[in-house]
Amino acid sequence: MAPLPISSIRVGKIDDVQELIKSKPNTVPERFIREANERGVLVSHKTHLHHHIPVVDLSKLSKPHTDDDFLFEILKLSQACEDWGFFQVINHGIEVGVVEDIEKVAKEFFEMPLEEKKKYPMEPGTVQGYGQAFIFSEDQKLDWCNMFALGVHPPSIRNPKLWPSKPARFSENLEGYSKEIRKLCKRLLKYIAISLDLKEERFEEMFGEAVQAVRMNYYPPCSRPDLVMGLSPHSDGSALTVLQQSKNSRVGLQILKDNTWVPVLPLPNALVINIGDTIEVLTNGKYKSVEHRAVTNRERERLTIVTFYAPNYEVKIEPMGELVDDETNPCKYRSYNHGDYSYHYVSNKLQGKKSLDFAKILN
Ligand SMILES: COC(=O)C(/C=C/C1=C(C)CCCC1(C)C)=C/O[C@H]1C=C(C)C(=O)O1
Ligand SMILES: O=C(O)CCC(=O)C(=O)O
Ligand SMILES: [Fe+2]
Repeated sequence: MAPLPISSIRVGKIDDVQELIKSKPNTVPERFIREANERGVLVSHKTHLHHHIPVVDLSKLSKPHTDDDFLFEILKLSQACEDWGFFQVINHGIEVGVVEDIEKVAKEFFEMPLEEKKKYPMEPGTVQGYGQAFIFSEDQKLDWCNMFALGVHPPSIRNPKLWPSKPARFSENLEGYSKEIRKLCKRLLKYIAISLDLKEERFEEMFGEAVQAVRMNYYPPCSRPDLVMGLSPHSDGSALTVLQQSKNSRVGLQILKDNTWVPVLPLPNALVINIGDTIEVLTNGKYKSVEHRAVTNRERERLTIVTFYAPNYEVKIEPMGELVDDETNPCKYRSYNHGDYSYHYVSNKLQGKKSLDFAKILN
């Protein structure tokens, strides 16, 4: 993935939201205030009791493939992928300590003084480091969020200068966490392949040395959550995304289902998984990436740790032959190189599912 020509990008002044609320807790600067039709209201999950994203129990998927529990859970997984594009996994086997340790250092990172965090700046037009990503002009609205993002794997996508020396155990904890999340993604891709009647190793064989990146999103409380957006609506460009919501987190993530923003209720010890654009293309639209956004609240900060898992940049992406039928299910996406899609994705602002127009065959 070639770097963007950053010198020509003018982003104007980007206020750091944590600093803003320290100095003026009741003020929301104009650049954060959304047009009326773009505002994110906090919908109580109580009004959505009938409408929760599915929960998949991974301990059932460890059973023999002939076991009823296994077959039932695979069916649940395939329905989750087809109808929702989002699900939570429980009993995923990642030790609580690993999850707690990454949360601890992420929290400590965001709590450091701004001068310390500024040692790892996200330069305009780039997606790694501390700051706000996907800002390309001076008049673009800003999200009520501070981000810290790092490429993790393969080593060639890392920028070692952006890996912080403080908090002391940051890098160690991130390495440990990323190894576990990588194993989880490989496992999930196997189950997803099975759910599609494909050979278990189909995705992994195709992906090569998969790309893995992490983004930590910190949403401070906001005095007017009704006017701002925590994170703009988007779909993820990855194959799979794994999202960890901090302990005791309020609802903040919302997904667009049947034209309604549905909140994702944080479950203890669960991880939220979503289908990214790449799986949508590979499955010829059977499993779709789903638009989602984050909203803020007045009382409490929210921290999420998000892993993007995707094929190697060299890999050619196109709908898999097994899922295309010229007569009944014609090919809906063109072929392209994943590196080119990554470049396209990171050079445009987050705007719903617009990024995928890159691949769609328009009739
Ligand atoms: C909202 O999405 C992202 O922030 C994002 C960025 C990922 C990346 C990094 C933080 C550093 C290394 C490069 C990479 C683009 C992977 C989403 O990642 C998705 C988007 C694409 C495309 C992808 O492969 O993962
Ligand atoms: O923080 C959240 O709830 C959503 C994060 C997200 O969608 C992302 O980082 O891509
Ligand atoms: Fe996302």
